[in-house]
Amino acid sequence: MKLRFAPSPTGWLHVGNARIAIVNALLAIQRKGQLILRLDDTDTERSRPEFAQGIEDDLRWLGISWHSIQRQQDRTERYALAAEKLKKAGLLYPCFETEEELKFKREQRLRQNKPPIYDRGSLKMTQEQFDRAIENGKTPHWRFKLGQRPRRWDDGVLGERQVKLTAISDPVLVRADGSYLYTFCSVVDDLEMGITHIVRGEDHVTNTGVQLDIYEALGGDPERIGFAHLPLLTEADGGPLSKRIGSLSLRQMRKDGVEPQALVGYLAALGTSQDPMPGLPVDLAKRFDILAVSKSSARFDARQMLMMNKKLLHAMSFEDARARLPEGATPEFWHAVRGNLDMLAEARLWWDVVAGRIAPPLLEGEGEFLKMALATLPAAPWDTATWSAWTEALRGATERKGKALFLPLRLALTGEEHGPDMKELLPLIGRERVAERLKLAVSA
Ligand SMILES: Nc1ncnc2c1ncn2[C@@H]1O[C@H](COP(=O)(O)OP(=O)(O)OP(=O)(O)O)[C@@H](O)[C@H]1O
Repeated sequence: MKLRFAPSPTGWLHVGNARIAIVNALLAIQRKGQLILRLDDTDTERSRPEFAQGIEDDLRWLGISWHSIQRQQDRTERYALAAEKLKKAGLLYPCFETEEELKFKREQRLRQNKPPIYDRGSLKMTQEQFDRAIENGKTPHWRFKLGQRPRRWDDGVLGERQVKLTAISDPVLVRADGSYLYTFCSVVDDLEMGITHIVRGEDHVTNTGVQLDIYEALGGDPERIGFAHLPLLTEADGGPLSKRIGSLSLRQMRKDGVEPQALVGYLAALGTSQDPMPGLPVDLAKRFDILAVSKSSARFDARQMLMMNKKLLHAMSFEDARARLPEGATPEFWHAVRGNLDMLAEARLWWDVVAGRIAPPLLEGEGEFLKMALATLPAAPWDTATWSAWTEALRGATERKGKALFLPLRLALTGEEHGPDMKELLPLIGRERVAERLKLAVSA
């Protein structure tokens, strides 16, 4: 099995692209196949080297590796040879219509209640007319002559599919400036690279019909290539995702501190009835089943993904977290805070609570209570039993209980209403800091 993931380096990868990359990677691992990373960078105006680098970095972050990397810009000679082959077979024909002429023709056909597809006017040109156009300084663009038969395939996700080629304009494969269009390069690459399975988004279904025709014209056997088109992923509100407008980018998630295992686990299970399980592709390949992926479109629910992230952090060992924790963080600190984190980066806030500064809260009317708290503060050394000993003593002295007893203390000591268990935090903050914060709260 030989697969490819073929993004255009025109922006930062988003979660929709990631789903496709992950499914390709899962299949490659599962079937001991090869995955090729192919940068579809024929759009020279929009493609940028930093986006190409970003794609590699994001994929690595997701735990995806590839057998080789290819860039379409390096392969123009191959496309030129393939175009010659099609010209010789009479399947790639020159056209001279300008944009305005084509627009006019489309409008005319619409007025006549005909589908607004290209009328193959140029196909009727004689050699003499062609020579004259060239003499007059015109440069042709080249269209592929689509066949009459509908193209059918058994899609790995969508089931039986067909594209009626007679309802589509003959596609331009070579522009007047000699550059090649993505549709064409894609087929030449798939054929020459021996791709056996194409797994991509549903936005390519019509392309598939056209590409199968070109594939065959170039000598490929359409029976030897399989397709699976996954429904497009949308934003939570159903809005479309696009690299060009920077939607839900992996880069941002990486910066925000999302764990790749949470994102991969969430995307690998999306649209299936399986319970998501966190992990990288190599961990999840065994349980993945492409036939279980639903045909209906799926929404990216950040809350569900974050729930996975949270679960993952709660179970993460200190050793695994260590490199990304603030300098000086100890296993006791990690065990105290990990259950309260949505993202690992938030550990920094709790590190400030135990080892740095907090913004002192205003605790109106709590002066007397906090003075008493200071007076009953147990002597060092402190451990996880200190909190209950202290609050027991305070309860006796003030007759407060429940929230009235605990909340002012939590606020004065952490600056937050909620957070990790105080019994764990207290010894980490330490007697000196606790006393200092209580004094500050009393005088505020
Ligand atoms: N919303 C989406 N959901 C699932 N797959 C998608 C989505 N958008 C793109 N893909 C797939 O991602 C792969 C890479 O495609 P491509 O680089 O063209 O992405 P794109 O987001 O459509 O880019 P652009 O916004 O630059 O057109 C293709 O297989 C494509 O089908």
